[in-house]
Amino acid sequence: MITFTDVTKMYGDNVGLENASVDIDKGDFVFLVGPSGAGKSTFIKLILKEIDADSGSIRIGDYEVTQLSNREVPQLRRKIGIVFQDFRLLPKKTVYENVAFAMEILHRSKRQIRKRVPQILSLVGISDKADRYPQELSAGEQQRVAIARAIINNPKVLIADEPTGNLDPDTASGIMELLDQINMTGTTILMVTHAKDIVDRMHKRVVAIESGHIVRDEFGQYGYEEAGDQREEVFDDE
Ligand SMILES: Nc1ncnc2c1ncn2[C@@H]1O[C@H](COP(=O)(O)OP(=O)(O)OP(=O)(O)O)[C@@H](O)[C@H]1O
Repeated sequence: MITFTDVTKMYGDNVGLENASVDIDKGDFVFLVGPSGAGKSTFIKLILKEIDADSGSIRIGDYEVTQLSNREVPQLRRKIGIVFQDFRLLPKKTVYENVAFAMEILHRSKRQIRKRVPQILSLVGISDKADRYPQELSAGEQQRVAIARAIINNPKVLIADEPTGNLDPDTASGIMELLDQINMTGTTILMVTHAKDIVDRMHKRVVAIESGHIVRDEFGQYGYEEAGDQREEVFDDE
């Protein structure tokens, strides 16, 4: 579903990603971990073709991303749902409208929208909040709306970029359960995270990047001592 083969992306002299190869199958749930500046965002931006690789091949489903013309990029992005740490909901639209909007921009019929939006709101557990505005919701509820919006058009891949970064541990657990549930319906999930406790608990595949290189790819543990805090390592070196 997502295959990187010898992908290199430089920013001038800075390494973004270097000779990175990884193969994520349909239906996989993968955590992408690594210290700040390791190349995680670069990896995601390459998938979305927000930036171009200098060399190598990137396949997402049937698309060879490196060969796509600008005109074809929207087609690629339609296959990919994205969730961010800061939710990025539209503040002047209700929960229902936020989610419906993702279908409207694909010109889905009013009938399809009226049928599908309530189904998805129910799936993510916020049916009772459909008429609220984002600022009237808790952080966890806002993330559920963002997830509803990301999956409403049945993407093949869901990218979650630190989706629990703004949530307390209990709320984060609820969001992880929801992502797991979505994954079980066949959606491939790639989640960038610094949350050691979550990674260790979920026993999913972990791809670790450091300085632009994939240094580990195995099932199991987060593998860093202090999640999201590299100061420990700096002190250790001194
Ligand atoms: N636009 C840019 N220009 C120059 N260097 C860049 C640019 N974007 C990223 N880099 C560099 O590329 C490397 C990888 O950055 P990237 O943003 O992918 O890291 P990251 O793992 O997502 O970090 P974080 O966890 O802090 O978000 C870093 O050394 C970074 O400084």
